[in-house]
Amino acid sequence: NSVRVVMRPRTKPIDGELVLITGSGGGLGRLFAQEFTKHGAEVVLWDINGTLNEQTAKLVREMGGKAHTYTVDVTNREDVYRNAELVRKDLGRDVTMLVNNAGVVAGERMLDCPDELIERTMKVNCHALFWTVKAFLPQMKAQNHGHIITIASILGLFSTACDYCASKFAAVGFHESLAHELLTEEFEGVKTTLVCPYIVDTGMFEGCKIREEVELLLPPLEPQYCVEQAMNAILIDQPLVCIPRLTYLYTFILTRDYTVFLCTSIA
Ligand SMILES: NC(=O)C1=CN([C@@H]2O[C@H](COP(=O)(O)OP(=O)(O)OC[C@H]3O[C@@H](n4cnc5c(N)ncnc54)[C@H](OP(=O)(O)O)[C@@H]3O)[C@@H](O)[C@H]2O)C=CC1
Ligand SMILES: CC1=C(/C=C/C(C)=C/C=C/C(C)=C/C=O)C(C)(C)CCC1
Repeated sequence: NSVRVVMRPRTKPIDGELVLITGSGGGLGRLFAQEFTKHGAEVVLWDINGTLNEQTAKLVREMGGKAHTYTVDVTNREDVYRNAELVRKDLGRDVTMLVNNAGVVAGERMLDCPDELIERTMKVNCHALFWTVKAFLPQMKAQNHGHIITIASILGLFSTACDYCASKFAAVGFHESLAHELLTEEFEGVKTTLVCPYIVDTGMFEGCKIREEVELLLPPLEPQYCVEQAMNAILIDQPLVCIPRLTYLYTFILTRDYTVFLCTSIA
């Protein structure tokens, strides 16, 4: 790893890869679709909102890329398995890269948060990871070739917002167990990247109030910057990326109490 810091590893070519992105109807998912297209990959777009997903596909096609859209609720495992089969049938080939990006937040304090919203957050941000990985990992293992990318959050490493943090801690735990399993089973051709961004200006956290001093120190990230940083990590098979780099420091030195002091939670 120290060698990695001094000499940047060579990026892998991904033209010819079939990349499935969840939550591709907007925000980071849409930008990931465009970024993978720039690198020559073909994209499969899964979103619960068909109209917004078609708009993403249009943008990809305007760039000269190939996009295939499916309206999928990733929390519904039957829907996931059915559509995974459909993708394989329609395209006649296997998905080789999976970007688990779909995510939601309830944004209420613990006792004010309706039970249904808590369940939804856990289902989208955590349970869905099991369904999509169960749908696509077998093909990757069979070829000993693939890449699973989990878009978690810096809030999967330290906590501030109840439903969201719990779900992202779970996503981090899921991802790390998966990475360990692949290592111990010696599927060295199936790579994993855990992406942990700080707050990004996509609208997802519009109601979020961050303390002024924190915002001065670290303003919300530009979505394009976030996706480019994540892509850089994916292309060198980096196992974990915190965005921006400064947050590595805080992630490892902060105690939970100090974090709670600095952040006011999502309002
Ligand atoms: N924005 C931020 O500050 C940060 C975001 N992240 C993570 O990045 C990822 C992307 O976030 P961002 O782009 O900001 O969020 P957006 O809300 O902009 O995009 C999320 C997309 O996921 C879709 N989606 C939601 N539920 C489902 C579902 N059940 N099945 C399929 N698709 C679904 C949404 O559709 P619809 O709009 O119809 O609900 C939307 O198109 C999330 O996992 C988020 O937690 C991490 C760190 C910071
Ligand atoms: C506490 C704290 C920070 C603030 C973190 C916040 C407010 C993160 C919010 C992240 C979100 C909303 C992520 C969504 O997925 C810094 C500036 C990192 C460093 C100083 C300590």
